[in-house]
Amino acid sequence: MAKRIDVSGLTAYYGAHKAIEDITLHVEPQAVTAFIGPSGCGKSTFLRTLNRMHEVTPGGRVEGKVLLDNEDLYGPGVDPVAVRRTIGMVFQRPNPFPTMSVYENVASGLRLYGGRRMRKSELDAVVEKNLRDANLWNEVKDRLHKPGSGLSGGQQQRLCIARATAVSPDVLLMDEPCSALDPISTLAIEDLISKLKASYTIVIVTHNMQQAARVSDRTAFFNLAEVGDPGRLIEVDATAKIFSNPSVSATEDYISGRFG
Ligand SMILES: Nc1ncnc2c1ncn2[C@@H]1O[C@H](COP(=O)(O)OP(=O)(O)OP(=O)(O)O)[C@@H](O)[C@H]1O
Repeated sequence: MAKRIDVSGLTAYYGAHKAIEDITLHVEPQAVTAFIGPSGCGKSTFLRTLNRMHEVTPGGRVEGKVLLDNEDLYGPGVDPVAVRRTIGMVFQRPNPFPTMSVYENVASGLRLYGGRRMRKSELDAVVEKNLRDANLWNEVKDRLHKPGSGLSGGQQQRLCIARATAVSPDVLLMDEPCSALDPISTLAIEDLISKLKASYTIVIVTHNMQQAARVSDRTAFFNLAEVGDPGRLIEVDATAKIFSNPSVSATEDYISGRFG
């Protein structure tokens, strides 16, 4: 079930280095929110604070609050592994488990986390549903038991999306999911994102302005004053507004290609 994310006063560090500062942002459910901004402004860092992946990096530390439908993800007693199951992630480079088949890749999270063992017929149905939802079923139905790493890059990325959705997350975080793909595969992923937003809350980091304009409902622009300074949220609004009439001149300069 898609859930709302409310971030308030979030600051994140790598050791002594403050990477992002004082970010307050609401992410709507059943919508796509794009994070844009120049390199190093902290888009990926911020994304990883939303599912507690940031703290996996040595020295990674967070101050502030992240609420998922009012549940404090950094509250005492919250299990970060459970958070990462609820808030799934898709990375820049497709990363199917290389030794696993297409089928096993999709089923892997269910086997790893499943409280009870699923029957084979149940597992088959979940794998098929998620491959269909990822617009991949027709391409792989005859090679389910071949290695996932044998698929094309675009197919591998859709496989990773099927793997992420198989565990029924509330949110999907995508960190430049198309940057390693050709234009046709990119469009396939964008179509998929538009379809998946009916069921999930989606956040996508992208360097591609056209992509942000095509796929997102809301856009958040991040920036940093100088190299090495922490990144900050400059503004967030409906994507149509950000791209036609942003409130802050730095946003306009960035989207019109004057810097970054
Ligand atoms: N593992 C790390 N250890 C130390 N510092 C890091 C690490 N990862 C990122 N940083 C620093 O944190 C800041 C934000 O980086 P981040 O990768 O989040 O920015 P970004 O906006 O996603 O950049 P890009 O668009 O180039 O991917 C930068 O100053 C970066 O050097």
